[in-house]
Amino acid sequence: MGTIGTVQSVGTMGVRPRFLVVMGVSGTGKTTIATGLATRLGWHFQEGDALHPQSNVDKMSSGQPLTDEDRKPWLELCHDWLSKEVKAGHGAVLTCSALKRIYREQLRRDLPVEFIHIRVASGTLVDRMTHRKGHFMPASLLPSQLSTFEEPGDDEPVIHVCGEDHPDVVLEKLIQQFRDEENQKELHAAVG
Ligand SMILES: Nc1ncnc2c1ncn2[C@@H]1O[C@H](COP(=O)(O)OP(=O)(O)O)[C@@H](O)[C@H]1O
Ligand SMILES: O=C(O)[C@H](O)[C@@H](O)[C@H](O)[C@H](O)COP(=O)(O)O
Repeated sequence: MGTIGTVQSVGTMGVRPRFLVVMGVSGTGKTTIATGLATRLGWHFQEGDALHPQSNVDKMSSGQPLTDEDRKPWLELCHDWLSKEVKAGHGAVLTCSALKRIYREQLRRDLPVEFIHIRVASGTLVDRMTHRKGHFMPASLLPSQLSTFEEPGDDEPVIHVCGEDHPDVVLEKLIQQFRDEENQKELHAAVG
């Protein structure tokens, strides 16, 4: 499991270590899916919200959206965490809204990072954010989250999942996809 020298061995549940950012606007289920993946695969987990400077948390708590400038140092801390995990060679999962392409470019700069994008209808998001307890993010910021969001392009390393499904279903599908990719790679290697 993990790394043997610089060679990455097949790890927990037949899945090689990957370095994932679970992304999407507030309320899509990033924390739910990322913790589920980290638990099932034995990978490291970091909650991106915990890396925000207090000034960002205060701003969002008071109902004001963040600007590019506000997000820059936060994204750099997220990148630092990913960089450390890539060096360690252990599978790792970070939650981060990663709303714009430039943010995603900053996150994966020089790193083999992939994104898991959770898609959820806006009506569901309102419901989830209104009912979620003990979180600083107000539902009133949802419109700005949705208008800031840039859908990842086909040229970005992204897997889209349906966040309307039960989390167990999303996790099963993702882990199966990872396994299928491993099998495909092994088949190609065997065929030459
Ligand atoms: N697939 C899902 N189906 C139903 N409820 C969900 C699902 N994923 C998350 N939730 C619920 O929605 C709320 C937001 O989820 P959370 O994981 O905190 O999202 P995010 O980290 O993207 O803000 C939480 O109350 C969570 O329990
Ligand atoms: O870039 C941003 O505007 C924030 O990161 C935002 O997208 C994020 O959603 C909040 O930090 C709330 O946290 P949750 O996404 O966990 O609700």
